[in-house]
Amino acid sequence: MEKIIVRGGNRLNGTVKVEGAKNAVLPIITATLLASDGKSILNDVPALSDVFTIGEVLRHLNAEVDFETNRVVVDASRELETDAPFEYVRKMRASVLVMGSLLARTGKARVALPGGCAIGSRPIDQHLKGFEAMGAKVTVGNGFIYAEVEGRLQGAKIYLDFPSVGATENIMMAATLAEGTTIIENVAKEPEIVDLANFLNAMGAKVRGAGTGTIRIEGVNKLYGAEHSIIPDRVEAGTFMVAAAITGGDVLVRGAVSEHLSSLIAKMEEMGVKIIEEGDGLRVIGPEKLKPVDIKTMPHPGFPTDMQSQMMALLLAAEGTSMITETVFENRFMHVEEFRRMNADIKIEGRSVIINGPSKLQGAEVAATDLRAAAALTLAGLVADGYTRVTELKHLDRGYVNFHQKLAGLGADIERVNDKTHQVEISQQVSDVNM
Ligand SMILES: CC(=O)N[C@H]1[C@@H](OP(=O)(O)OP(=O)(O)OC[C@H]2O[C@@H](n3ccc(=O)[nH]c3=O)[C@H](O)[C@@H]2O)O[C@H](CO)[C@@H](O)[C@@H]1O
Ligand SMILES: C=C(OP(=O)(O)O)C(=O)O
Repeated sequence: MEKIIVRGGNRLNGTVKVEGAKNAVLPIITATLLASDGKSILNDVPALSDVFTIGEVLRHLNAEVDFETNRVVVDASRELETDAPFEYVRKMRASVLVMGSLLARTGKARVALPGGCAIGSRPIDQHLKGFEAMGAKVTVGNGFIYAEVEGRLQGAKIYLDFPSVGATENIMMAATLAEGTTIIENVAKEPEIVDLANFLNAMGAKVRGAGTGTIRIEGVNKLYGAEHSIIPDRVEAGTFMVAAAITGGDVLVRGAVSEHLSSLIAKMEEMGVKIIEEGDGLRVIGPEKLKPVDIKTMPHPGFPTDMQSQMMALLLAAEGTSMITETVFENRFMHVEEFRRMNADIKIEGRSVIINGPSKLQGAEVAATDLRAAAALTLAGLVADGYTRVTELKHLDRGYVNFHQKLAGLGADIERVNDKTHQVEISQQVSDVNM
C-alpha cells in the first residue's frame, strides 16, 4: 500500500507553482466533443488521474486524444459513439459531463448513473431537467440514463433549483448547438464556469453572462476545434496557502489568483495570516498564533467546499473555538474521525463541526476519505508530533500533481513510499547487516 509519511515540525519556506485547474480541464475536455471540425489544443493541463480517465472516456467515444506534457490535443471530428459505460463513470463522476456535448452533437447520449460517493449522494436531476426543457426525452433504467432528441435541441428558459456547477456546465454545452436561445437562471458562478465559456466561445459558440447569475446562449450550427490555456487551480493554490500558514512559514504560491480566492483570503486574514500579492502569485506568511473563525461553505463566491477539510486542519491549530458549517454537500465530514485519530478536539453537530483549538496533534496512521481529505490530513501532519502516515492515496492523485515533492521542496520532512518497496528496503538493510 502506498503512503505519505510526514514528520511534523518544519516551517515551510520558498516558492511553489500551481497546476492547471482539475475542475476547469474536466468540463473543457468534454466540450472538445462539440467540434465536428478541427483539433482542440488544451495547454496547462495537469497530469492527474482524473484527466487520464476523461481522456479514456473520449477515446471510447471515438475521439482521438493525444497527451503531451501539460497539453492535450483532441480530434473529435469522426462520427462519435454515444455510450459512456459504468467502468468510467464509476472512476470519476465528472464523466456525466459528456452528456450535454453528445446530446447536442449526435442527438443521443447513454451514460451510466454515477451513484453516490464519499461526500454525499450527488444527484444529477438538475442536469436532466435542463436537457428535458430543451426537448430531449430522458429515461433512467438498468443503471443508465438515456437521453435522445429528434432533430436538434431547442433553446429554452431553465431555472436551476441550486447553482450546481455540473448542471450549469452540462446545460451550457448542450445549448451551444441548440436551435434558438437558451437562458439559464440561478447558475453557478465559479471561475471554472467562466473558463469553460471562454473555451466554448473560442470554438465559435455564443455564450454570454458566465460568472453572473444568468447565462444566455445563442445556439450556432457548428463548432470548431480551438486552442485554450486552462486557468490555475484555485484549490491546489489554497491548499499550499494553508500549508504555509499552518507551519508559520513564508511561501510564494505562484499562479494563485486573488479574485478566485477572495473568501479564503478573507478568512485566513481574519485568522491573522499575512497575504501579499507578489508577481504572478500570493505570498503567504503564517503568524505565531492563529485566531479562530467560523466558516460556512457556499457556492462561489462563498467559501468553497473543496477547501473545507484543509481549513479544518488550519483551525485545529488556532487558539480558541471555531465552527465549520457545510451547506453544499450532505456528508463531507468523513475526515473528522481521521483528525480525531490525530488527537484533534473536534465534534460533529448536524451539518456543523465544532473545533476546540489548539489541538496538540499527534502523528498517526490515517486514511484519506476523499481527495481534499488526503491533502488536509497531510497538512495536519506537517504540525503533528512525530510521524503521520496517510493512506488511500488514489484519492490524492485525482486532484494533486507531485503533492509530496512540492511540499518537500518547501522544506517539509515528507516522503511517499510503497509498503512493499519499503519492506524490501528494510529486509535488504537487515540482510546487509547480517552479512
Ligand atoms: C469536477 C468538478 O467540477 N467538481 C466540483 C463540482 O462538483 P459538482 O458539479 O458535482 O457539484 P454541484 O455544484 O453540481 O453540486 C452541489 C450540490 O448540488 C447537488 N445537486 C447537484 C446537481 C443536481 O442535479 N442536483 C443536486 O441536488 C449536489 O448533490 C450537491 O449537494 O462542484 C462542487 C461544488 O463546488 C465541487 O465540490 C466539485 O469539486
Ligand atoms: C469533490 C471534488 O471533485 P469531484 O467533483 O471531481 O469529485 C473536489 O475536487 O474536491
